[in-house]
Order: sequence, then structure tokens, then C-alpha cells
Amino acid sequence: MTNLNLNVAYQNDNAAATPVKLAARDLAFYYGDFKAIKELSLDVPEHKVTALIGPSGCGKSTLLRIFNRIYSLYPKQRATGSVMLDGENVIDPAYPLNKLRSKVGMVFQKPVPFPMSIYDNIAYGINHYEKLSRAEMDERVEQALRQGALWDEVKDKLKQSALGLSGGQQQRLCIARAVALKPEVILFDEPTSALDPIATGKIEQLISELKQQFTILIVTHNMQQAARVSDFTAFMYLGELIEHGVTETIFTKPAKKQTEDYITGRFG
Ligand SMILES: Nc1ncnc2c1ncn2[C@@H]1O[C@H](COP(=O)(O)OP(=O)(O)OP(=O)(O)O)[C@@H](O)[C@H]1O
Repeated sequence: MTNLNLNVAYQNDNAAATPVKLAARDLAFYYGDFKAIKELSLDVPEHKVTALIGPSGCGKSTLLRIFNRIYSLYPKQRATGSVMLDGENVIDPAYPLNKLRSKVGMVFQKPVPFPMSIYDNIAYGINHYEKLSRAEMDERVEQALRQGALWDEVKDKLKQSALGLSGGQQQRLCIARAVALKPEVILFDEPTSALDPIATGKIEQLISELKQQFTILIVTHNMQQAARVSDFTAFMYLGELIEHGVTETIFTKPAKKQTEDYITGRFG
């Protein structure tokens, strides 16, 4: 794997054989006149977990919002450069949004189940893309809930409202909902910041399992979480990618002083 941005310290270690799933090149982003992301290049390896870390306001959530083009809903927000997914630039307006939504799923900080049954929370999105028989849908819902590590807890109350679930269960439901659409990449924006340590542990375990099937990007403020769940870590500061590499190396032998200061708690 190579990184084309020469300003970024890239620590290669044993990453050379890992195929790249998502590649940002010279990516910049503007909220009106404010440039929140400054010409950044980043390779996201397939079937790995990449953590995005950095102090508040450095552009982590903005980067996720670029990868699934949510920003295109807002007229004053725009991105330049490219984000290549399977050889196609997904931020090109000609790339169909529906196709992007089916390939790139997102899980937000606060779990937001739809105000409907547990079953329908999963079936709703699938119905948008596929026409399945009742039996096929039952199977897909079960499969998604199993992948979300929630099946055993909800299998006897699928028709009950999802709003009755605990916060941790609601977040696993949101993960199951994303997984149910069979995306290739899943973006997690601080998925455990509203959860207690036990619920957090379950989500972290789940993320580690999901990478067998999906490519995962996770924004986190929690250094221990980044160290526990990710294979690669990207450190951002003021809209720039400062350093990107194998997580263990970033946490034990960072190449840049800014990275070291951040991970040792000296700022941010
Ligand atoms: N809607 C917006 N309009 C204008 N500026 C914005 C908007 N959203 C974010 N910004 C600015 O863009 C920069 C990056 O914000 P972003 O939310 O991506 O940072 P972050 O690293 O995710 O922060 P945090 O860790 O606090 O969530 C910040 O300077 C922020 O103030």
C-alpha cells in the first residue's frame, strides 16, 4: 500500500499486501468559505478497521460525511479531489447516490431507531432496494440481527417497538440495519460515546467481527478504543492528515511530534 501525500508520515510495516478499498486523493472540503479538509490523501484497506483520531474540530466527522456524500444535501458544502471506491469516484455527482448508499453504510453517535417495530427497522431499508418474499425477508432480518449480535435478545419480541430497547441494544439495531443492506464499507461516527462500558465492549467486539465481511472506518475520541479495535489509525489535526499507519506503530512509535503529543494526552 502506498500513500501519495508526501506531507503525511506513512508507516508501512506489514501493510504492503493489504488491498485498498477506499482511496481519497487530494480531497478538500468547504463549508461555504471555510476549508475544513485540506488536500488530504488516505488509503482505507479492505477488511480492516481504520480509526480516525484527532482533537475536536479537526475534521473527522467531515471526512466520514464526504465518504457517503451526505454533504450533497447542503447547497453551500462542497468537496474537491476524489474518493475512489472500486475504481469509481463516488464524490463525482454523476456517481448515483443510491448506488453509494447501498455500498457505504453509516452508524451515528446517537442510536436513532425508526419509531416502528424491531423487525420493521431492518426490513424498511431492504424494501427500498429489493423485493423479497415474506420468508426471504424473515431470513434477512434474522441474519442482520445475528450479525448485529442482537438476535438472542430480541427474537421473541420482533413486533415490539424498537424504542423500548436499551441504548446499547438500539445501537446494535442500527448496526444490524446498516449491515442488512449488505454494504461494502461501514462508517462509524463515535458509535459508543453515548453508551456505558458494557454496551461499549459489545459494540467493539462486534466491530472486530464485522471486519471479516466489511471495510470499517471509525471516528473515536477514545484512544484506548482506537488501540483496541483498529488495525490502522489516521491522526488528523486542523483539517490535515498528519500521520497514518499501523495502529500499534502509531501508538508506540509515532513519527510526528503532533501525533505523540495527542496520543499521550498533551493536547486535544
Ligand atoms: N455545518 C458546518 N458549518 C460550518 N462549519 C462546520 C460545520 N460543521 C463542522 N464545521 C467545522 O468544520 C471543522 C471540522 O468539524 P468536524 O465536525 O468534522 O470535526 P471533528 O473532528 O469531527 O470534531 P468532533 O471531534 O468535535 O466531533 C470544524 O472547524 C467545525 O467547526
